[in-house]
Formats: sequence, structure tokens, C-alpha cells
Amino acid sequence: PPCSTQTLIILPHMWSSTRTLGPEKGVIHLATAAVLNAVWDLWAKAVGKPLWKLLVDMDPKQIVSCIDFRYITDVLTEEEALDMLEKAQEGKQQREEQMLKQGYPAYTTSCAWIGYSDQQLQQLCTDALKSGWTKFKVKVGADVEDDKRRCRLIRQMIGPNNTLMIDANQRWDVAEAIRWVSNLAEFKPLWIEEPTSPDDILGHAAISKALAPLGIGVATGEQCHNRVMFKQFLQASALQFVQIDSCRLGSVNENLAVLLMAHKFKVPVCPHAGGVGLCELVQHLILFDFICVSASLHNRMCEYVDHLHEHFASPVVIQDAHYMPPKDPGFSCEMLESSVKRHQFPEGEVWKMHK
Ligand SMILES: C[C@H](O)[C@@H](O)CC(=O)C(=O)O
Repeated sequence: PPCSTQTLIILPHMWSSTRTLGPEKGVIHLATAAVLNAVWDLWAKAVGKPLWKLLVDMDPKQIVSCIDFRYITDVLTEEEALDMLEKAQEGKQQREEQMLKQGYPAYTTSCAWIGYSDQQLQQLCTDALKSGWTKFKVKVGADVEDDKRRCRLIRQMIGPNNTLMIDANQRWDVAEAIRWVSNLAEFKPLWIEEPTSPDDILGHAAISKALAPLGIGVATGEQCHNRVMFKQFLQASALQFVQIDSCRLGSVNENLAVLLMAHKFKVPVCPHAGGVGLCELVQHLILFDFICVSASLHNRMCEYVDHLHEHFASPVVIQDAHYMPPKDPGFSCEMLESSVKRHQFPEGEVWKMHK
């Protein structure tokens, strides 16, 4: 491969040299993550495997060697991680075959962005139900009466047995979040996503405790910048759904640490994928999670949004609301040259059109 495992081990430790610009957060962390994601893409391409298969075929010791355990050994040691991975070897082949056959369950965010008219909601929901979707996420937080109307509309359309989640994108303070979500409890959301600041771990814990009697969980993670924050969210029982992001965390390496910590705390991972290319990348990580870590699909689902896939050389394949495992070698992150050219700032035609 273009880089040995050794390289993937050393690179995370390079981060410590940029600690004044982070550490392990902000643009430095995002940029380092992008470089490492590219290295994982090259490695998978070099061995002719989609990344999920490269990870699944790796020995547990090799997986563990890619993880930086600094700052998380109080909840997950290298020995515990290895033990978990070795235990999950049992049934691995069957789970891989299950994924190849049925794919990984997904939910859609594409029916209910804030600002859609009721007619749009109804049409998009109708079309999604016809395509086999059973899990729907509704954006909330602008106006509580508007949220009630939209959630009522969606719940009426999808029925009582399908799954509804709500997402506030960090809108509220803690008390406001509890009040607002309690007003939406009648629609039985499985989770409230990003109810408050993504940095407020104890705030999430208070919201989680207050909403538990209503059967509503807390989901967060798309803006959670590193494994140390996820560790504390898990320690504080501040979330019931871990929403890893393939580009926010320090690449595959740090996502591996979070998948294992979530498994240790028995908290399901439901990845964030609401931005360009995020579906393409994170599908690899959640396939690895099911096949080699959690071995469970209970309360687990990967986000899907239906935009911008046309810009990728290996766009996601969704069948009956499931992510079908990628077949092309790599991390599915290669963008079409034509798309890159058109969107190149400031000479690309997309920019010239708006002059
Ligand atoms: C586009 C951003 O990722 C965000 O707005 C989407 C989001 O919060 C989600 O998909 O969840």
C-alpha cells in the first residue's frame, strides 16, 4: 500500500505538534482528517478493495494499531479494544454476507428540511414511502407551532409504526430544548438531534434525563470534534445515539476509537451524513461497525440525503432504504473531474454564472 500501517500509526501522533492550533479540533483537525481520509482511500485503492472491506479484512491487532488511545484509556484500553474486536470475529462472515445481500438500514432527511411547504412535505413523504423508506428525520426549531403542524403531518403520513426523528441543529438552550421537545412528544420522535450547543456535554445530559420519561433519546455528534468529547458524552449518559461524522473526526483512525467506545457503553452509532460526500464516506465506517464491532442493527441507521451524489465517481447505492456496500476500490470520495472543474473558485463556470 502507498503507506504502511506504520504510517497510519505515526500520522495521528503528528497532531501533537499542532496542539496550539487545536489540539485536535478546528481547521487543523479537519485538514489532518482530510489528509488521512485520502491516505485510507489510497490504501484501499492500492489493495483493490472498498474501504469497508479493507477494514473488515484487517486483523484486530492491525485495527487497534491504527487507534490513538491517548486521553481515552480511562474508558477504553488497547487491551479492551482488542478483546472486543476479537470477540466480534464470531459471525463476521455471516454479517458480511447479510450486508452484501440486504445492505445497511438508512433513514432519510430529505423530506422535511425547514422551509418546505406542507405540499412539498406531503409529496416528498409520499414518494419516500413508495421507495421503501420507513425512517424519517424532520428539521425543527424555528417555530414550535410550525413544528407541531409539520410533525403531525409527517406522523399522519408515515403512520404509528414507522420511525420519526427530529433535528434542531443546536438551536436551543437547555431548558428551552426540554420545553420545546416535550411539546413534540405526542409525535413520538425516537430522538432529538443536536438540541443545544454541541460543546455542552452536561447540557445534553440534563436534556437526556428530562426527556427519558417521554421515551425520547438524544442524538449528537456531527459537530463533535474528537474522541475525548465523545468519551465524555458517553460517560455522562448525555446521548443515546452516537452520530459520528466521516470528515469531522480525525479520519478513520479516530472514528474507530469512537465506534469501540460506543460499543463499550452499549450506545448505538447512527452516523451523520447530511452534507456533500458524507454519505459516500460514512457508509464504509458503519458497515465495519456492524460486521466487526457492534454486530447489531437494533436502533441503528445511517443518515441519507438525496443531493449532490452526481458529483462522485462512486456514488452511494440505496436499495429499499438500505445502503448497498460499495464495490469500487477506495473510500468512495473521488469527485468527478468535470464537477471539480465546474466548481473551481473563481474560474469555474458555476462561479461565472453568478457574477
Ligand atoms: C448540511 C449539514 O450537514 C447539516 O445541516 C445537516 C444535518 O444537520 C443533518 O444532516 O443532520
